[in-house]
Amino acid sequence: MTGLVSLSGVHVVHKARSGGLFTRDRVHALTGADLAVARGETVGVVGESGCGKSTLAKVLVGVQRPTSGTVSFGGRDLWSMKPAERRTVVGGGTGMIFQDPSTALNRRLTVRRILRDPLDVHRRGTPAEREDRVRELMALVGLPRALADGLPGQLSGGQRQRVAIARALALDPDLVVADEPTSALDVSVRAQILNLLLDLKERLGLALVFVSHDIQTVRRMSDRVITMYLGRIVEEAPADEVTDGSRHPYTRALFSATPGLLDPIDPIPLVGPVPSATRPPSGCPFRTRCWKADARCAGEMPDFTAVSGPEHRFRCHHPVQEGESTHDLVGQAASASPATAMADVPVQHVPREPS
Ligand SMILES: Nc1ncnc2c1ncn2[C@@H]1O[C@H](COP(=O)(O)OP(=O)(O)OP(=O)(O)O)[C@@H](O)[C@H]1O
Repeated sequence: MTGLVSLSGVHVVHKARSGGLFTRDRVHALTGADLAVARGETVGVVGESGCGKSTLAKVLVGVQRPTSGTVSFGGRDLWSMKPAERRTVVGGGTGMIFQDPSTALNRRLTVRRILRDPLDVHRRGTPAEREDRVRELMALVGLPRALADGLPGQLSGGQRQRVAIARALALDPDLVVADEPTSALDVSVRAQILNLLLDLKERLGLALVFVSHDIQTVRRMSDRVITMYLGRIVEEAPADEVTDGSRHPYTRALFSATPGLLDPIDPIPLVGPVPSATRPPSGCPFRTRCWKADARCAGEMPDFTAVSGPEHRFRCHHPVQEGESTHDLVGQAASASPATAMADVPVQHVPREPS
């Protein structure tokens, strides 16, 4: 597999929405992200709401400019390119599928116009070739030709998402990012859309980045799973290791809390809410909810430790030990709450960004 897109030390900081016009509060949506996505692989991204999954997705497809750090496409720095070149690289090389096709598609345009639009903008082929491509795209995603003149409002939710997938594929991208592609759909059509994505990925040799709250689906769909917490990537693991072999306590806690495991277990209890992304804790961001945390965790963000080559790595001072079962961790977490573990540690926050 060859490298396609890579992030190095990427930060995305926003002005906080909640603080009013003149606020100096900043949201750390993505902090120090390093990630490489290879041609043909599926990378799943999991984490609780607000942990930066969508921000990571948007950075990967070049629609979100990082506050700092480097995004490379085929080894070239995307944000040092001239805007016209960047538009060509991003428009032609990547596609994005959003959560809700009802809002992602222009309701006034027919399916044909929606699919022709990227071909027209990027001047792909002659008008006749563009019409052929529209037909080809509809066939690729399993949409009957008769729907070409339909409006999004006349289609079912599953058909609308097929249109959105076809649009993402219009320019024959190498990378497709799907951000919660099934969460707005009826349960009955979710599996069809997931299977379609996997099938297209195989047939077209796409790299697929798949973001979802449904972490068992992410595990089944992906070659590699990225766990995010409060804007940081805290673990990357091969999908077949992530359930029982993940080493970050947070990854284990996430997977223990989802139904669908072969061997059902009690969830690892996590105390308290996710801290605010405007004032993330110092050191390891997970430490305020982690039953293993101590003063070191408050003082120092752990570097990545490799488990089995570059495919599995985590950032934790007190990782889950190899062979330790999630059952063991449930007991540990229940008997050592973070309040006990962190009793001597003053809560510090990372400094605010200058405005
Ligand atoms: N444009 C913006 N302005 C201010 N804050 C933002 C902006 N975009 C995202 N955020 C904040 O950045 C953080 C990360 O958001 P992001 O949407 O990436 O998280 P997420 O993991 O995708 O969440 P969800 O699962 O709920 O979609 C959140 O605290 C969010 O409120």
